Amino acid sequence: MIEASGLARTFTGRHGTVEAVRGVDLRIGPGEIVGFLGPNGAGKTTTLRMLTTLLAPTAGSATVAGHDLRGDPAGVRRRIGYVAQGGGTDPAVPAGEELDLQARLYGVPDPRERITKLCARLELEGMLDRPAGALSGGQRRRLDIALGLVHRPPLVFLDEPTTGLDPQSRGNLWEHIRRLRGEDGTTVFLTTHYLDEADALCDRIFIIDHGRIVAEGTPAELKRRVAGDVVTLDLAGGPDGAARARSALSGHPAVRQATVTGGTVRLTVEDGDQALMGLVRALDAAGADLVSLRLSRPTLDDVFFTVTGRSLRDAA
Ligand SMILES: Nc1ncnc2c1ncn2[C@@H]1O[C@H](COP(=O)(O)OP(=O)(O)OP(=O)(O)O)[C@@H](O)[C@H]1O
Repeated sequence: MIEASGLARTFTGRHGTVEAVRGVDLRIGPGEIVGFLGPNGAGKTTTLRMLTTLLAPTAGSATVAGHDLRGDPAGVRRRIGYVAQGGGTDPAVPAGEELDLQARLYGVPDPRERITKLCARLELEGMLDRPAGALSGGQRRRLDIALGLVHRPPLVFLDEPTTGLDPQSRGNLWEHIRRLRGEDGTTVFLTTHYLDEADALCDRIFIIDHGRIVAEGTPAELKRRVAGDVVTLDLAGGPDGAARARSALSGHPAVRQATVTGGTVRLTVEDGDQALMGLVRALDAAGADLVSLRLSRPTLDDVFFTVTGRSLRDAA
């Protein structure tokens, strides 16, 4: 559904040159929900705008929904839906009118039937007479998505679909996105800087940082392949105690990475369950004063930390 090779975009302005996207390769199959995850300024929106023909790449090539991005941008546009950050609805215009206009713009053959079905699917029945500005945040996002889907595109791009929504509306929107894929087989490409969103919703994730893809896989694969398990140790004696513990453990065969923050050591280890006793013995032998110890399965934040050396929350 998407095949991109070396896609890149450089911006040149008065303040110099910004390499926003530095060569992105993507292969995305039909019916996948794919998340493009990264901190602010990583290049997510720029990639999305290239894939949706809104911005010309400075290098690379791509086929999107069966059409060549550079050779046939109109063909790409007919076959995709695009829901921009914050949407594009006029707050004064009734939701039904927006949908009707969009359907006519795309020459949808059965506009009324299509709109009725979409509204049922996205729980927008009874909202069509209301101006978009009078809808709740969640309803408005669902209207934006309905607008992006009116012409039955097999591929839809959602730019940060849940930014600004409360936790309940976010969860509700995830349900709707899953259902769209389930019922219509729509391929969904979304950007997010929420790790939990990517984890809960996406079949596959690309992590982008400084314009490059730094990791790719299913959430489970990424957590397994990149991060191992996480062991967190709190030590008496503050940073000095933690530094001593780290040097006692850094040569241990199971330890892949060890970082100190204050009096805490964060270890990435292979097979945490198995390694734990050995780690405690090594700490004992070094005379480290252990206060507490936690073993956890990695989160996507741990993955991001492992591949970039910093936390996604700090980076954002
Ligand atoms: N039109 C532009 N002119 C100059 N620089 C730009 C332009 N658009 C984006 N950039 C720069 O390119 C980089 C990538 O921006 P982009 O908007 O793609 O990031 P992002 O990952 O979508 O971030 P966010 O999560 O904040 O939306 C940033 O450094 C940004 O400042």
